[in-house]
Amino acid sequence: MSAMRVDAKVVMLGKESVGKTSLVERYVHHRFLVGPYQNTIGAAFVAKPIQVGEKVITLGIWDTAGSERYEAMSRIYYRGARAAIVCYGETHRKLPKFKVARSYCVLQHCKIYLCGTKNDLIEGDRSLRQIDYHDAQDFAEEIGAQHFETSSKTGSNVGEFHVAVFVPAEEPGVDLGQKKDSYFYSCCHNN
Ligand SMILES: Nc1nc2c(ncn2[C@@H]2O[C@H](COP(=O)(O)OP(=O)(O)OP(=O)(O)O)[C@@H](O)[C@H]2O)c(=O)[nH]1
Repeated sequence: MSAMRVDAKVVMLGKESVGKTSLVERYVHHRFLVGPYQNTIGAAFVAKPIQVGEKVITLGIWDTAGSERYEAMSRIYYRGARAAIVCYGETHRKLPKFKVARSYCVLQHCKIYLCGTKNDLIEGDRSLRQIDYHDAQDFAEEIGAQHFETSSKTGSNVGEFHVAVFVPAEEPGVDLGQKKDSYFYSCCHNN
């Protein structure tokens, strides 16, 4: 069996139950799974082939476990990543630790994205918001990250199938779709 070629590695990071697996499910399978929460053990990998112009490009997404007991392992998964998506729950208490997020940032060729999750809960009841948008925005600027607020339940800001494309720098002029403000779109682009 030949090994799968991955053109760009993306790694999902963040504390347990902030919604990393749900984001991947939404992005890759266009669904939101309901049912009891099951924590990721170690890490899960999913490949997503995407059409870019005439080419098919494969994104390799590593969904790492948020539990602190797996922290040492997670470092293995983000090595060589092109984009690190650091997630925090908008209804949870804490932003990711600066020190940890910053260490992702300095990885060679690795862009960092700060991704707020579960935005639908706040849309339903604003009092549930625990992380102020502007605080998160300031934090993102501090660590040199782009910031998005998303909902895997509604799909808001996650990026739909046709817009989540990866375009290498040497391939300008490819149709980038219409919605450029979603974070999966953004993290897979060079500009
Ligand atoms: N309402 C709502 N609930 C969400 C959303 N995303 C995730 N959840 C819920 O939050 C819980 C945790 O989601 P996961 O995606 O498993 O979280 P995780 O970050 O992968 O967790 P670990 O595997 O422990 O690292 C689950 O019960 C999800 O259904 C969202 O966008 N909206």
